[in-house]
Amino acid sequence: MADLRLPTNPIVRPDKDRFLNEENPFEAMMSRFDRAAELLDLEPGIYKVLRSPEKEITVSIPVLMDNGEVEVFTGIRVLHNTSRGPAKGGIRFDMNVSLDEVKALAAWMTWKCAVVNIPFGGAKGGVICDPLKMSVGELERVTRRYTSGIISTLGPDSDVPAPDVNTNERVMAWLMDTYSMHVGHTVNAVTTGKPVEMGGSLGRREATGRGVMFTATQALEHLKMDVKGATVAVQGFGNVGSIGAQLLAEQGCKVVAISDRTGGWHNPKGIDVADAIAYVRKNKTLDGYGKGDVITNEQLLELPVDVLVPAALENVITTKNAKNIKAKIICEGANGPTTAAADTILDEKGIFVVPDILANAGGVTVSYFEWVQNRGGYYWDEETVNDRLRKIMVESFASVLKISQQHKVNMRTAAYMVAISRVATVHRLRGIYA
Ligand SMILES: NC(=O)C1=CN([C@@H]2O[C@H](COP(=O)(O)OP(=O)(O)OC[C@H]3O[C@@H](n4cnc5c(N)ncnc54)[C@H](O)[C@@H]3O)[C@@H](O)[C@H]2O)C=CC1
Ligand SMILES: O=C(O)CCC(=O)C(=O)O
Repeated sequence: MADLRLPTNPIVRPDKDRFLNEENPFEAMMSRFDRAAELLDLEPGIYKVLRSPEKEITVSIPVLMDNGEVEVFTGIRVLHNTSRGPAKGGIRFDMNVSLDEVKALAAWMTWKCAVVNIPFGGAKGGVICDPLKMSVGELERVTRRYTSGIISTLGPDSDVPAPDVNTNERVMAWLMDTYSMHVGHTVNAVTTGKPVEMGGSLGRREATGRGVMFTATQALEHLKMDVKGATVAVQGFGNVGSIGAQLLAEQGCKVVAISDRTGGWHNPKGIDVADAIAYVRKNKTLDGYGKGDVITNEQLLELPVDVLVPAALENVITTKNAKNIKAKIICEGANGPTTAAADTILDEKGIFVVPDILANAGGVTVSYFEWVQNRGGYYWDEETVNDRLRKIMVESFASVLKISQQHKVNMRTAAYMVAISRVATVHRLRGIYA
């Protein structure tokens, strides 16, 4: 393929600088974008447009805490690209939230929505806070004030949030209520991942884990490995990790290790995932679970398993540990669990990676179904949701695999190529680049 025509006034840093900060998620996203853009011979104009987020909002969130003192939190919302439709992407509450992280996560949403070909652009939001140390009342006040702070971007036609790390259906209900109060009437399509009672879709809670299950089983079948009895290790036991583990176990896989922020458990005979979920429901974390040997999160990543599912946070597979990874397949439930520099090491080891923008796209796909149901005012049964999700995930896996084989690139580069070419096509058609 021809070389990328570099922009005359490049924002891009040359490749030699690319990994100066391996753990900067925005750089990780950009280096994958650059590689795919080069292979696609992307025009300089569109290349420049797609490198820059459309909008970055930072707000101060003053909140009266239960102890009578005022705390001021920082909230961020970034819209990366809206050429294909309203911006879509979750909101996380976490102490590690930063502008660079949210920018990367927003761009990943653009690519993710394009990989599964749903009519959304990409966004992400976050509030720098520790929700585990906050009361329900404090969380509600943070959510409502954050929503008010970013109200100008929100709307069913402009920017539609969803849950992410440490946020859930209840947070989405507060967000939807705050937005509705601002506009003077109920607008349930302003967010997805809501409680089912107020317009949430059946199957949304399970959708990301279900997508992980579909793509992991597609990968096993592609590599001619048996799904039944395939060994699985899952890092992160929240929405994505616990449900992904449960659904893989239901397919006959043997989940041999699980973990959360408190550490992990390893049992070569297999972990009863439903039992572990019940334990976490009661005790909040896996701390003290006890059914297996204690392992660290780092040890879990290096277990000799068929499928490794990182489903917690970014940057857990890096140049420091990639050479020790023994899994045959990595199915990325989390966003950005592998650094860009580690990709090369995994490739050299012949590990088949189902990249985040494909593997965890089940969540946003059912968010799209939820938005469609809210706007149509007609609700689908769970079987319909799950069937439509399966069709999209299986077809998306196949189209990424096809590009990977045609261009002799790994699945991650192929997924970026599929996504970038879809977004670029819309830019060309709309004439933004003209
Ligand atoms: N919830 C969703 O629908 C989607 C989530 N994702 C991504 O999946 C990942 C997990 O998200 P959720 O399951 O929604 O979050 P969650 O808040 O429900 O669960 C996060 C889990 O990760 C664990 N964790 C936190 N820090 C950890 C650490 N340092 N080491 C090991 N485990 C740690 C927590 O204890 C918890 O078990 C994130 O990267 C998120 O962006 C991606 C697509 C959709
Ligand atoms: O469901 C959504 O709209 C987005 C979920 C999300 O934040 C993600 O896929 O990373």
